[in-house]
Amino acid sequence: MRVDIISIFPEYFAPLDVSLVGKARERGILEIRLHQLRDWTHDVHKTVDDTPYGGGPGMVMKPEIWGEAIDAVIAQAGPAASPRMIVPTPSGRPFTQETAIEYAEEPWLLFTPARYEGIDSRVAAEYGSRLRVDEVSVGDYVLAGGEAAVLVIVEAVGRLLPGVLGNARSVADDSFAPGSMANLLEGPVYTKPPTWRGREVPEILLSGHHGKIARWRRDQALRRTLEKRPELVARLDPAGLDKDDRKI
Ligand SMILES: COc1cc(COC(=O)c2cn[nH]c2)cc(-c2cccnc2)c1
Repeated sequence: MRVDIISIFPEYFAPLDVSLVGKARERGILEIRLHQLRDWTHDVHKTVDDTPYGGGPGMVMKPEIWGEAIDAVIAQAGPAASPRMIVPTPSGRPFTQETAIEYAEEPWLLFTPARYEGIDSRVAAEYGSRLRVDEVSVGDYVLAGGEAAVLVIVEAVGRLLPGVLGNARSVADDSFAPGSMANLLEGPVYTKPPTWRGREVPEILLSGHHGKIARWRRDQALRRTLEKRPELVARLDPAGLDKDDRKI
């Protein structure tokens, strides 16, 4: 997978050199190219923003700069003809595990994180006619820029790429992966020592009864989901079947 990120703060993406994503890059599973948006400005101050038409607070990012930057990146087309363009924004559709799975299938992603009050809306319109342009939200709050959202999305997608997670960990076990634990929150997890500061590990987990352990884990996941995210339980199929129609 190829990932291009255009930003006025490319240094924000240093964390993508470490851990899982960093190793995936070293192994050639993921290729990430960073671009400084200001490289496409033509004034001495390298201006990327201006006051909003219609008045109002803050500044808006200028369309010309983004247009030249995106054109330049798209022109570097490799095996994939064109990228899927992703714009993190509070007004986007929610980014979920389903979105991450969808993006993990893409050969080329182009991220355009905005600063200020956002990017002139003509940019999404201009590229929406040529590329798939997704405006996605990573949460119902306002960030100072989309860079942190890009880090979240790249990590959520990167860990799904084949070969990134070790064999010990399959994404099929994820909270939100399709299957019997689909749409449930993670239950409690434990490891050695069996007693820590007088606190024991639930006996069932030491029993070796895998069927009982699986039922206990699902019960704990249901309890935690009911307590913290009841709306997710409402989405479970009342017939008790998960979405692949396998008996839970
Ligand atoms: C592209 O337009 C943007 C992008 C961002 C940065 O992304 C997020 O905040 C975000 C992404 N998922 N969840 C939050 C911020 C604004 C913005 C809006 C109003 C006032 N101030 C800033 C507009």
